[in-house]
Amino acid sequence: MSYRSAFRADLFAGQTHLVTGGGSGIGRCCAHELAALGANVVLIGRNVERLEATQAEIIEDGGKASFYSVDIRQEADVRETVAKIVAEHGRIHGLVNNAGGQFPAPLMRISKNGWDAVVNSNLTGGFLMAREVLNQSMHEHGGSIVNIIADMWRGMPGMGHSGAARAGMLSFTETAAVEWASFGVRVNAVAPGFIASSGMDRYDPSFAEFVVPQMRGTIPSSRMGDEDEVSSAITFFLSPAASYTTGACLCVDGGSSLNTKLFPLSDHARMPEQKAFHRAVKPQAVLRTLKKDA
Ligand SMILES: CCCCCCCCC/C=C/C(=O)SCCNC(=O)CCNC(=O)[C@H](O)C(C)(C)COP(=O)(O)OP(=O)(O)OC[C@H]1O[C@@H](n2cnc3c(N)ncnc32)[C@H](O)[C@@H]1OP(=O)(O)O
Ligand SMILES: NC(=O)C1=CN([C@@H]2O[C@H](COP(=O)(O)OP(=O)(O)OC[C@H]3O[C@@H](n4cnc5c(N)ncnc54)[C@H](OP(=O)(O)O)[C@@H]3O)[C@@H](O)[C@H]2O)C=CC1
Repeated sequence: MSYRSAFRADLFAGQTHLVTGGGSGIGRCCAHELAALGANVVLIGRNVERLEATQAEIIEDGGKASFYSVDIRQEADVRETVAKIVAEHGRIHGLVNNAGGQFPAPLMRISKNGWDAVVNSNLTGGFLMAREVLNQSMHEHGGSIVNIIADMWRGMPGMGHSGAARAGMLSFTETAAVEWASFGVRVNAVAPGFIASSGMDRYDPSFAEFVVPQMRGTIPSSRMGDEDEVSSAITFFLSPAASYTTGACLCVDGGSSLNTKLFPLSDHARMPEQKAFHRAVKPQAVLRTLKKDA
């Protein structure tokens, strides 16, 4: 098994975990980590080639994986897919609600369709997945649900549709945590900051050129995060290490959500020795052991 997780190897042996958006980026990385920890991983996404490729990588590494091509915004398809998974694999132990995304645009330029596309992807789709997994499996046996949101704590200028949806997802996380606790189901959220995932390739290079230099100055850790750093937070919530934690949100953002915009951190404000410290602080890069997306 080539994924070097910080968690013990048999943590999820005999368990079935669903990862939406498992064909790329953070979801793909998380699928590798869960499979390396013994889980039977079910990947969900729209693009069959990406799902197939991730499944093949996991199987090649000695893990167990299958996939379903489904748009999480389509209620009937979600219901039917979860039914098939339960019929094929039995109990569902974990759901990682990771699928989502958005396009950069100021609020005044977002069409109703554009707003709906993003809100349905990042809020409604996650709700549908969680509701079906709860109703068709977890209400009988318990389980753990992890919702991936974003750094939207003081709005999400330039991506307001996504910020609204992610804030909604946090509220959904809190409500579901309370309503479903009596079923033994825990519901938590992970809020990534700027993660150097393959998802970033979806943005126009001219946008990246404009955003990245500004962004770097606002992250106290002085670097973007890596996919494996989000994956390990998800794994923590899925694991028994979080057995008394529900309705919580863990920020994986290098401190960016705490940074004040009044005195933004910038390179010229740092001492040389601080720069050296920040370069050295990243631990082992687990993902470098994986094949990169084409
Ligand atoms: C590197 C550093 C960066 C740094 C940037 C900082 C990053 C902040 C942190 C977050 C990082 C990430 O999430 S990284 C992950 C990124 N990954 C993704 O975004 C992948 C998933 N994205 C998507 O699938 C799409 O973007 C999404 C819109 C959500 C769903 O697409 P759909 O196929 O459903 O949408 P469509 O049918 O094509 O279009 C529906 C409507 O949306 C509008 N629309 C779609 N794309 C549009 C666009 N680019 N600009 C305007 N409008 C758009 C269309 O015009 C339609 O409206 P009408 O024309 O009116 O009909
Ligand atoms: N990278 C970052 O800095 C940050 C990322 N996030 C969020 O983390 C999550 C993972 O992002 P990341 O890995 O970076 O980016 P990716 O674009 O690689 O991942 C998004 C995944 O979601 C899937 N997806 C999107 N819409 C749907 C849908 N309607 N139905 C089913 N699957 C869908 C995509 O697959 P397919 O196209 O095949 O359907 C894709 O695999 C996303 O929700 C993202 O917005 C949040 C904050 C920061």
